[in-house]
Amino acid sequence: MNNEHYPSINPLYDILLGPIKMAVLEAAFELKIADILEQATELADIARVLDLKTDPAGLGFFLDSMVSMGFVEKSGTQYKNTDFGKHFLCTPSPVYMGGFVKNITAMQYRNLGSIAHIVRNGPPGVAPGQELSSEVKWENAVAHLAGYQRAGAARLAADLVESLPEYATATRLLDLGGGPGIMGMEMVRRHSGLSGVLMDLPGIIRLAGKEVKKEGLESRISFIAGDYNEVDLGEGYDIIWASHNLYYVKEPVAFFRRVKAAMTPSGVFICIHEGLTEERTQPMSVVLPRLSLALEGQDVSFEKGQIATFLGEAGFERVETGSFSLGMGEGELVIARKK
Ligand SMILES: C[S@@+](CC[C@H](N)C(=O)[O-])C[C@H]1O[C@@H](n2cnc3c(N)ncnc32)[C@H](O)[C@@H]1O
Repeated sequence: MNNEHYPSINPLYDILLGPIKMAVLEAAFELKIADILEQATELADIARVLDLKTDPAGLGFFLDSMVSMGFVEKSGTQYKNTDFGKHFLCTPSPVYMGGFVKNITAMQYRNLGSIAHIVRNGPPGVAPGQELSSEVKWENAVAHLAGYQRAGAARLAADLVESLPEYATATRLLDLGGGPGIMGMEMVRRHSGLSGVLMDLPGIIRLAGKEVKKEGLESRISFIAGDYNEVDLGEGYDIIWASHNLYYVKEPVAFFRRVKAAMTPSGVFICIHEGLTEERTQPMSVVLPRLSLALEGQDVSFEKGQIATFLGEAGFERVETGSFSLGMGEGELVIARKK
């Protein structure tokens, strides 16, 4: 053995774990294991519900893997859902994540088997309806986005907005490009004097109406349907919220001038996007999930400071930035005031 000191091999072990975790999660969704564990907890009974064609040895190994990932608890031959499993893996749960994971993986994994080929030969092209700017793409994602927002992002977003000094006296809020609108609705629900406007593409607004009904907030939420590059954004907003959605703005400075004009003089614009650093190589939690899209020519990520610069150029006098995550990768928080 030579005396060379090598760097730690630990990153390799982490990398090797990724696909195994994903395969266990996908099998859990496919077998609806969490649903079964709500009716049966003994290994033999779980095997019976699954109508296995073999002995339950493989089922045991699989359940043990779910235990190792924190989805299931084990005691002897008994298995039961953890809190995580019960909420996110059971199909009747309002925050069931099966559809969301499928939707996200379809986007984030689709070119991973052909990275070398794409690097050599160029982008493969984007299938119709898969363009990030397409209405159909977002229509298909609304239900899954609702799950993601309900599962925690809406609470985090509302906590943040609630901490603004303007919140207590605000009467009108715009959830700009809000998708199903659960975030804006949570902000409105917490403040009896606040009414909300949900703005998004027409197809998304059609579907979001159902979410507003589900939340029982029809009387306090109104809608603007259209492309934010063209549609009248309305006026008199004390708070405008925008998260992970300003990628399709065509002329940013002109757009933020329109946003500014839609606000009251003491209004506040607050947004969260990724904010890449170090020559677009960090944070890894943003760069890697977006690789597949970037390889097919859909590299839409903002760099840190980019949105703040546009806001300054659009005439916002006070622009502050910080870090904030809504749960899916690190984010840059930007808060802009007219004066
Ligand atoms: C990634 S989702 C973000 C939704 C929500 N703000 C969130 O953080 O969960 C992007 C949203 O931007 C909307 N969007 C895309 N292009 C748009 C446009 N030109 N005008 C208005 N909304 C648009 C999509 O319909 C979708 O709801």
